[in-house]
Amino acid sequence: MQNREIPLREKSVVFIGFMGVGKTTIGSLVAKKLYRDFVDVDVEIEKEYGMPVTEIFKQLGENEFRRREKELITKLCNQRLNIISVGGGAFLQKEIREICLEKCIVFFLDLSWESWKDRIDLIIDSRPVLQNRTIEEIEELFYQRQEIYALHHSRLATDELEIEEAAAYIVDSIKLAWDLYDPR
Ligand SMILES: Nc1ncnc2c1ncn2[C@@H]1O[C@H](COP(=O)(O)OP(=O)(O)O)[C@@H](O)[C@H]1O
Ligand SMILES: O=C(O)C1=C[C@@H](OP(=O)(O)O)[C@@H](O)[C@H](O)C1
Ligand SMILES: [Mg+2]
Repeated sequence: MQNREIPLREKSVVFIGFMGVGKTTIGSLVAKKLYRDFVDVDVEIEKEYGMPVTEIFKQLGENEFRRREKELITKLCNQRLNIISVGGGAFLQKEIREICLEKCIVFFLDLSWESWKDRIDLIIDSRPVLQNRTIEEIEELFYQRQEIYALHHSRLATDELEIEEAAAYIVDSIKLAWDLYDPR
């Protein structure tokens, strides 16, 4: 039977983690450093519908967003060489978790709740899931979600890291994995 497994060096890299941890920012920098295409799933969905995620949630509903998110991630995971940032809720869907873990290198960006709280003003207006929730409710969601992010191949604690430092660390770690497990 033909071996259909994607060679490690060609696998796409997927960034996961809670809203605001830096998946989009750090992911796009990693893509630049590796000379690969960067795909942010939220941005793709926004382009398709011609409106921001907050409006998609309002006008079409979260279910429609989740349906399209799953379709798009499935398509991207079946390609090679992409650097992909998925939304923080994507891993709630079992099919998405499974295909990402099977076909890609999944990187969890791990920020503590203490550090996350300092970033809330930067993201609150553009994240519909955070709106109309108290800080206690957001904290509960943050910890609930950590369970699903525990499914990953590699993790980086980013509390003490600038964006550039985090991206450099991830690139080094990916290159090390290539050399160790897929030597040329
Ligand atoms: N390591 C970091 N240090 C400081 N600020 C960061 C860091 N990573 C991301 N940010 C900032 O946090 C905000 C959310 O980042 P973003 O990449 O949109 O997160 P996500 O895609 O995970 O929701 C942005 O304003 C970004 O500049
Ligand atoms: O966690 C979530 O449920 C969501 C996270 C967002 O992406 P970021 O994680 O990039 O903020 C975006 O997909 C949407 O607002 C829903
Ligand atoms: Mg993002």
